[in-house]
Formats: sequence, C-alpha cells, structure tokens
Amino acid sequence: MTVNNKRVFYVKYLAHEIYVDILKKRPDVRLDRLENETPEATFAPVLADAHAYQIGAARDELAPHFHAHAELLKRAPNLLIVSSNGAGFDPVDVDACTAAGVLVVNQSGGNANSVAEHALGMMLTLSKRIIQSDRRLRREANVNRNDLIGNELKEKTVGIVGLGNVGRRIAELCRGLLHMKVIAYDPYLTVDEMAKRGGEKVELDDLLRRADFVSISCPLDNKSRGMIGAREFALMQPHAYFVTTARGFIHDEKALEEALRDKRIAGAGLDVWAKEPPPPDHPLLQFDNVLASPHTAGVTREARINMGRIAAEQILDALDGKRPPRIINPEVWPVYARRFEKAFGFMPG
Ligand SMILES: O=C(O)CC[C@@H](O)C(=O)O
Repeated sequence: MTVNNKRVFYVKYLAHEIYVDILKKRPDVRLDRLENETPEATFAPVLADAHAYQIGAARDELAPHFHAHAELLKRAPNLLIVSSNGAGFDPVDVDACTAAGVLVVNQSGGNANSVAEHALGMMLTLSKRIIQSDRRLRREANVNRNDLIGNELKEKTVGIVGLGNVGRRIAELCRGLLHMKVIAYDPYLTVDEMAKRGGEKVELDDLLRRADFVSISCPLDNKSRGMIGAREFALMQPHAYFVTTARGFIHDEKALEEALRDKRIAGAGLDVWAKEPPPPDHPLLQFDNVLASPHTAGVTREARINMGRIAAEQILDALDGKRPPRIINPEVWPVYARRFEKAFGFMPG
C-alpha cells in the first residue's frame, strides 16, 4: 500500500475524535488538521494537495474562507470529495462542486434522534410552560399556579414539515410515546411512503390550519427558503406552537415576531436562526413564550460520535473507490469517476 497518498483535511473543532481515530488507522491516508482560525494563506498548500475535505454543517460557525465555494475549488484541483459534518451542508456550494466534478456527501441520519428529541423537548417544555414556571419561581415569592396552566400533548396533532430522517423520528416519538396524531407535509413523498413513515400526507396550508404543534425539519433549499412567513403564521391556530430544528431562513423571523406580538400563535421553540448565534437583544429572545437554543438540537455525545464515524467511513469509501451512501449530487458521478481514475489509477465502482 502506498503510504500517505490519499490526502484528507478537516477543520479541527468540528470533528469528533472518532473521525480522526478511524482515519489515522489508515497508513495510506495523510490527515491534515486546520483550525477555524487558520488564515487563508496558510491553508493554501493543504488545499492544493487535498483529495478530501471535511467541513462543518452550519454556515456561520465556519470561517467564510473555509466554505466550499467556486473560489476555493479552483485552488483545490485534486479535490474529489467534500463532506459536511451534518445533515445540512450550508457552507457547500453544491452546484460549484458538481461543476468541478467534486462529490458532496452529508451525514444524514447520524444526528436524527438527537434532533428529534430536541424538537420533542421543546414541544413539551412550551406546552407545559416549564421555562416560564422556572423563571417565575426564581423571581416571584408567591407564584400563582393558575397563571401557568399548560396543555397535555396526548391526542394533540403535530404537523411535521419534512419527513426525512429527523421528521420520521419526530413522528415515531410523537405517535408512539405521546399518542399524538401525526400529519405531515413533504412534497417529495407519496401518500404511501408518508404512511410508512407514520404520517398522514397533507398540504402545507392544511397542516398549518390543523396542527397544535408545527415542527419544521426539512432542508433549507430554494423551495423551502422563506416558506413560513406572515401568511403561514396567520393560518396557524392561536393555541398552536411553532418549533423548528431545521435552518434559519425557512421561517421569516420578522413575521414570527409579529405573529407572537399579535398573539396569533401561542409560542415558538427555535433552535435555528438567520444569524447564528443570535445576539441576546434579538427581538425573538424578548418573548417569554419563546424557547431558544443555539443550534444545539444535534449537539449530543451520541450524535457527535455517529456523525464522526459515518463521516470517516464515507471519506474512506470515496478514497477506496466505493460509492459512499449519502451523496448529495449523484449526477456528478461519471465525471468524478474519471477524475478518481486519473488520481488513483482505477475506476471507482
Ligand atoms: O454541527 C452540527 O451539530 C450539525 C448541524 C445540524 O443542523 C445538521 O445539519 O445536521
């Protein structure tokens, strides 16, 4: 085996050590670690050499010069694969990668349970008014319990937007654990596929009108960007909660602020933001009925280990000439295969 002929680089703080451990076991792989603070000039030689690049999934967390855009790709002529640490791949310009013959993979499914549990936690916390109870108890001597009447989730309707890995797990938990009714909007799934994933297929407007909890778990793309705005919040019931663990920009923050101010909905659970992390004086953080987290739905030990392992396996698949299972741009394969052959002397299968 040729030593060190496959070159991988990753941005340090984003990768779990299991990722490093797996790749380090391979004598044919040279692994370069960069820090998020590494200046552009320093990583130019690494870039010029690299076959594989492990990148973060959240846009604002990664220094802009690390984003996999056309400029970066021009300076990385040997690059075969860009791999996002998450299910999302915000810092990756997929079209530019496809044009350059570079495979893009994500780690979809690796953090699905963690994200779904977070969505469920938000629904429970909001509905049972746990945060409000906690806050009031800390500042008031005689809290009136009747001000804090909550609702059970049992037999309520959850409307899930996007029934992929995360949405499906939310559906399972809501139905199985809490005996909720599940309706879902996902234009990519048929009625039967939806039923297999435990949801009744409905259109988005219908979902917004019927749901007691609206939970967003679809990817951010051109179709979902701005999908939930003033019109959509107006369709929701006044007692309904809006929860999102997907991406900022799918919902319009200004419209949500207005819906909350006008009491058109009961509250919101927000893990994702247009700008992350949101500043403490963000208007949405001023509402007592907003439960907020800084994109931590998938930040659990278990998810990090899963994601790191899957990411390392997919990088090795690609560098060993096997087709990784989670390709975002499968149409690139023929061009990729020719580039791979040129680099390693055989066609990937
Ligand atoms: O960095 C992470 O925790 C992953 C982000 C998560 O939203 C995902 O895209 O899977």
